[in-house]
Amino acid sequence: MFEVTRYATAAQSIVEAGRLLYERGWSPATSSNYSARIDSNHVAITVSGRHKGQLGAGDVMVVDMEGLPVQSNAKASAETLLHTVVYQLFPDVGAVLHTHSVKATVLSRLIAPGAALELEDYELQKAFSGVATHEGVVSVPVFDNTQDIPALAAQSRDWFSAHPEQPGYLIRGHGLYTWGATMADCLRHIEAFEFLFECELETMRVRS
Ligand SMILES: CSC[C@@H](O)[C@@H](O)C(=O)COP(=O)(O)O
Ligand SMILES: [Zn+2]
Repeated sequence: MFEVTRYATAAQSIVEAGRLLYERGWSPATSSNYSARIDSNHVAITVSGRHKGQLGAGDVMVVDMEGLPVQSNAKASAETLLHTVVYQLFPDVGAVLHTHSVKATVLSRLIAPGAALELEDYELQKAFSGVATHEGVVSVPVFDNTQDIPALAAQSRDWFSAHPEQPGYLIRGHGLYTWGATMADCLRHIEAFEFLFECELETMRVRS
């Protein structure tokens, strides 16, 4: 079983993240889901369908690493498996955030099928944990959207097993997934991605 105080801390970090991400316009209309690790077997995650700008403690529940509810009759996020795959792959990850910003959604539709978004020569790449210079490439795969979440979870597991250093992915016409050692790291990653997505879109606009 999990420690209640650890659950409360994780749930509070999710509630606060929701307020921030909704205010920035990155989690509109009940979209998005957020999670935080409690321990090696348990994750706190948003209940499905809740308004992410108005989360309270009752809107966060516990699942195990298979995505199954623990001590709850609520329905966990429809995309729970996309979170648990990340925690299973990376024991150091403490938080996973999924958002639905306009820029992530539009940019994901402009990347050719099968291609990844390659972010390079941006100083802000250093906002990603483990990146020390603008001189590398941050590769963001764009997976096709699907309602088959187990299939998407398997696809993300395969890609990130081969590319463990990359910080997130896009789902076409849908949104962004990213993670970090702490909720603060994860929020910084969302903010960095949003800045970089805007740069990419603006570059395309100026060039067209
Ligand atoms: C409001 S449509 C968005 C959903 O289909 C889904 O993509 C999403 O992000 C939220 O699903 P949820 O089940 O609330 O975690
Ligand atoms: Zn979504």
